[in-house]
Amino acid sequence: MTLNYNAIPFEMNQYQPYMNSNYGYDHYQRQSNDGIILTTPKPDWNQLVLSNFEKNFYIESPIVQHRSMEDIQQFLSNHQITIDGNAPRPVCNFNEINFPDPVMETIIQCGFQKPTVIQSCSWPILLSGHDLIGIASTGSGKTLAFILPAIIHASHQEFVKPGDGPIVLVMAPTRELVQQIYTVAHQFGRLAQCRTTVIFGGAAKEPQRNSLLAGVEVVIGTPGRLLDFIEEGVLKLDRITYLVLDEADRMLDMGFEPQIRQICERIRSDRQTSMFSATWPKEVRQLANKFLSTNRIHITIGNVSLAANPSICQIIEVCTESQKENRFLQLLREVMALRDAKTLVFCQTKKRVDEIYRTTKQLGFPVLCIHGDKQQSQRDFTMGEFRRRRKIILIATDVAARGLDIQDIQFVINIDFPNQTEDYVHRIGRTARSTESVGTSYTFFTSDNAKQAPSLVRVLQEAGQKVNQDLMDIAEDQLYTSGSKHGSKNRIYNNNQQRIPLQQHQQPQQQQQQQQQPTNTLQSYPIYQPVQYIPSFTQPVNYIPSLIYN
Ligand SMILES: Nc1ncnc2c1ncn2[C@@H]1O[C@H](COP(=O)(O)OP(=O)(O)OP(=O)(O)O)[C@@H](O)[C@H]1O
Repeated sequence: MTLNYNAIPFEMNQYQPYMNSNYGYDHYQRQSNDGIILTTPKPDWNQLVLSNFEKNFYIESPIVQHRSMEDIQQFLSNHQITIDGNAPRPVCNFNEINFPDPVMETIIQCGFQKPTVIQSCSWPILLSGHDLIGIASTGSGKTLAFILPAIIHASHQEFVKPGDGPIVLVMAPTRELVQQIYTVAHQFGRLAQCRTTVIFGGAAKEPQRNSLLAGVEVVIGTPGRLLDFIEEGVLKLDRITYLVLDEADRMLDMGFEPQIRQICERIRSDRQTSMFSATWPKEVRQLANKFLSTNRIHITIGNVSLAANPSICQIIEVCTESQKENRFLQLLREVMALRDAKTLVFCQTKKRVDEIYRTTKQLGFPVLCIHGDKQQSQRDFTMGEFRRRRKIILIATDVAARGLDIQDIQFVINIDFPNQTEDYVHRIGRTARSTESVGTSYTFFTSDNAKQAPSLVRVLQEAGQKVNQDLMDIAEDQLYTSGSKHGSKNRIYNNNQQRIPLQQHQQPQQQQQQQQQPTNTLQSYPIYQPVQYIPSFTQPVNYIPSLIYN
């Protein structure tokens, strides 16, 4: 294939709103080449004769073919699956998808019993070559949802020779996340003769460059470093036919859209593209139009609006800024004394992370900290220490909010509420990672966060959590105020023009669920008495031990 490139100037300015997004003063590893404009020209696709490639490998199993429509409808409704587009039927078991033996063997080794819901729906869609947007809650197995079809896709293409570009490209927002995706891709790909490499900033370029030059089928990377290698001519995009944007909304909101756009423009347009996330804010929905084909399929598992993993007990404490530190330290003592539980603590700024780290360290807590100013080697070391439980408290900015899969995090504490409720959903999603596990999140909420109160209340309600009255009051005030300022569209009124409290908007089923649940407010807790309660933690309980609610 000969590429005839025509340069088209890239306009940065129209993307400024995303560059200025308010993501917590720690824009992850915003790379030095932030805003780089590739000199490698964009191909003129009309002038190119592209080689054919195969993207439909799906043969529907007879079991799936013979499944009744009633059963399928039941499956969709049981799991609150919304499918927009003409999708093949979901699969319910691994034997219905016909993965190659090495992949199946690895699945068995992992001890997985059946596909998660997002996997059930995504695999037939991706294996039959469709573009896909997959939205499912944190910890729902989205990585394997796109990686296994990626491996199948790559292994059906012509072998990658030294100097060739890869067949699969996965982009994700953080260095830690790409390393994690790489581990999964490598684990499943290596037995299927599918070579994988990971490309991210902050690490030495040479080994990454060498791995690209040697030829690999699958590349996983952060947009900035990928762009560097494209500019150097080391990463060639002409063979890429399977593209994944993981945590796509975050990448776009972090200001990576220019980088993603430049990369996407240089990949053949008949490629297969998918985007995955647990959240899909409306600000970025339209941007999907740029990257995916018009006949893409869109799947949402769970509520179509912002939805948290329902296996997490979410506790919100409304307090003042000055109360936070003491309340946090008290809480940390309780958590540590009770269960020696692995705990992830989020702060909004790097400075705050450093302060909280110093304080907690001085007090003798087993703490680590991570944020975007730390050297990558330090960040990797910290994550390793935390994963291996050398120290069980990690204080972090949002650098640790997305995608990280650490099985035994039991608690997430938000000292500061994030600027966007989507981030809250991702942060708390670091707990309750596997199908059967549960977790608890504690969040301090101040009047400065009032804007987020209505969306937070909805997240709590949709996850079947009871909302404490202080938060509800702030949310109602907020809706009332924004309604007065911006016309009536945000107001919640009944037919007689009386304000309706937020909770009356719930579905009856949710209201019923919530009546059975106690109020989630730390302020309503009894004085903590660890000795008396220790035995109850060994009991399998729903969410967190009932003592907390007594
Ligand atoms: N079919 C399965 N059965 C049981 N566990 C699974 C299955 N598939 C994946 N898992 C496990 O579930 C955990 C969460 O998966 P993963 O990290 O892909 O979640 P995610 O949906 O990407 O979450 P996030 O939105 O937070 O990134 C992982 O530890 C993974 O090994």
